[in-house]
Amino acid sequence: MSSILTVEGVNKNFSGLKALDDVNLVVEEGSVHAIIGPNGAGKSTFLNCLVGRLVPDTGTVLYYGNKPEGETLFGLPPHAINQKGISRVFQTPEVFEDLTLFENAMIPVMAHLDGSYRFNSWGGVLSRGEIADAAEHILSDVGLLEKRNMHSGSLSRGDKRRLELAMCLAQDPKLLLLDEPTAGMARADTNNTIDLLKKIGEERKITKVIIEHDMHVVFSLATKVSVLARGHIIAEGAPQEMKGDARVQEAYLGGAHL
Ligand SMILES: Nc1ncnc2c1ncn2[C@@H]1O[C@H](COP(=O)(O)OP(=O)(O)OP(=O)(O)O)[C@@H](O)[C@H]1O
Repeated sequence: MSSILTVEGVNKNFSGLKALDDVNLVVEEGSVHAIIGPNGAGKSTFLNCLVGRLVPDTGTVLYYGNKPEGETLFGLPPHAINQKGISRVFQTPEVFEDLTLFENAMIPVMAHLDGSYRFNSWGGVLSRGEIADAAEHILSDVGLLEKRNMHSGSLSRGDKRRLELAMCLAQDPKLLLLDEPTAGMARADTNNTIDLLKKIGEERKITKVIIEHDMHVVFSLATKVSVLARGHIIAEGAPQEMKGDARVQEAYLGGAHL
């Protein structure tokens, strides 16, 4: 398998605190790569470095989604990274609460047409009808079509996350970064989200990086697991290997069994 993302020697300090300490990671194309670790391990800092929200002190990230020789992501603003085919689903869903689900879904469809987030890009490759069809299609994919005319502010947290996922999928990403996709969900919603992510994985070839605390989600979805502790990757491998790894149990749960 080839790499879609190669991270080398990434460091990030906050006033002397080493949030990321020489992080090296290879994300293989087509994989579901989980990054786990205890609170404060540096998972969000790492994700923020990948999407341009934070600038690392040192290190490189090469993205191979568009060019066989790879291209660096560091120094690019978040929207430029997004336009390269990298989408992120946030821990707290980021949707336009005053707009309907349908309007929310149309925004990324239009943005995908001309690479911008302007509302007035009707004159792109698709007609208005085709944009509406694409928005409905993506809502249907995540099981939200029936709620298309509701305001997204009135949705449950689980449905907001589905909507945000739909908005990411509408951009046809090559790499999807999921920041705790089931945080705060009841078990039934968590299982629905697992099923949805599996379904999406079967239908579309999207590489996924998942940051997740819930081991049920990790072991249901991941093909590879990297364990971050105190800003450093301390172990990585297949989920079953990581489950029994003493270093992981010690770092992640203070010795408890995963
Ligand atoms: N903007 C910041 N300024 C100062 N310190 C920060 C900042 N962001 C994160 N940190 C610190 O960096 C370390 C790593 O934090 P980070 O949020 O990346 O961990 P995490 O693994 O995502 O934790 P959690 O699982 O609790 O979300 C922590 O000690 C945190 O307090």
